[in-house]
Amino acid sequence: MAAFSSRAAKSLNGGAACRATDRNGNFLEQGREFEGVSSVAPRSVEFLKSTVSHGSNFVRDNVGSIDVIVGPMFAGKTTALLQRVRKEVDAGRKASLVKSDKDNRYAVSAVVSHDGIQMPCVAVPNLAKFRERVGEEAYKQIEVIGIDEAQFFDDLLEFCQSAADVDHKTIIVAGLDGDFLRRRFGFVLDLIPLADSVTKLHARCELCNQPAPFTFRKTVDTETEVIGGVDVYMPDATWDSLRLTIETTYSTVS
Ligand SMILES: Nc1ncnc2c1ncn2[C@@H]1O[C@H](COP(=O)(O)OP(=O)(O)O)[C@@H](O)[C@H]1O
Ligand SMILES: Cc1cn([C@H]2C[C@H](O)[C@@H](COP(=O)(O)O)O2)c(=O)[nH]c1=O
Repeated sequence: MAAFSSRAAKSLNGGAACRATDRNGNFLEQGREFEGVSSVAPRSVEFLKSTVSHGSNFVRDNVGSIDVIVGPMFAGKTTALLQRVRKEVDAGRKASLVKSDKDNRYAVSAVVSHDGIQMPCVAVPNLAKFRERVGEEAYKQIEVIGIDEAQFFDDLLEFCQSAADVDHKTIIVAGLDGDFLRRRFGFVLDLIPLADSVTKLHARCELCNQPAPFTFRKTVDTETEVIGGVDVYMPDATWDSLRLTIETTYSTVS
């Protein structure tokens, strides 16, 4: 069914509700399908023309956005997040960083990459607390919010949706898509249908030097959340080494 997201609709119509049109600009009946690629509505074309190419992203005026950066540990998610936030600040936008207070390996009030690059942040148990902590007035002024360790936030979805769609902020999210058993981790994957862009980064496998999309846990801990760095984890290129660990760890399971 032809449909526009509320954000796209706002961008087309200056905030008013928007209906899809056919190739002649006539409003479509609800439930009528687009016939194919060639039947792109003129107003959709206008919308596409009104977007501004910005690297690999499209940046729209006066609407919020959600960009998601995922990958295993050591893939450069935090580095990419910090670079993106720095770019926004350099462009004159007011930005703020937030991370989960569960992970304070390198610093309590800074987002720090494995290479030591860092920027100050607010560390909170959930994202509602971020808003509370910075205060409503300051929150209103913030245009860009960078979220690190997103897998640890239970209210990730509600916060991002509201901040982007209602408050029109630019949200950049970095987090693990999967845990050490390649299971979905927290609510990061649930953001994908809401996201303007999704980037999966790879680390470098320490065993075979190939691009590594997964994270290998070197200890026998079985709970999902175990805070750690190179002492506990390493990037993993193949499911084979993970399978080996599982067989060793869960050897009681036949
Ligand atoms: N096996 C590895 N593969 C890739 N990068 C690694 C590895 N081990 C350490 N690093 C370092 O980690 C950096 C990425 O750190 P960071 O941005 O904090 O990653 P992430 O947030 O994805 O865990 C790389 O630039 C690299 O210097
Ligand atoms: C795979 C995996 C990771 N964690 C923890 C370990 C670290 O504290 C963070 C990830 O940090 P990074 O910035 O991505 O390097 O998450 C976990 O708790 N459970 C896991 O399965």
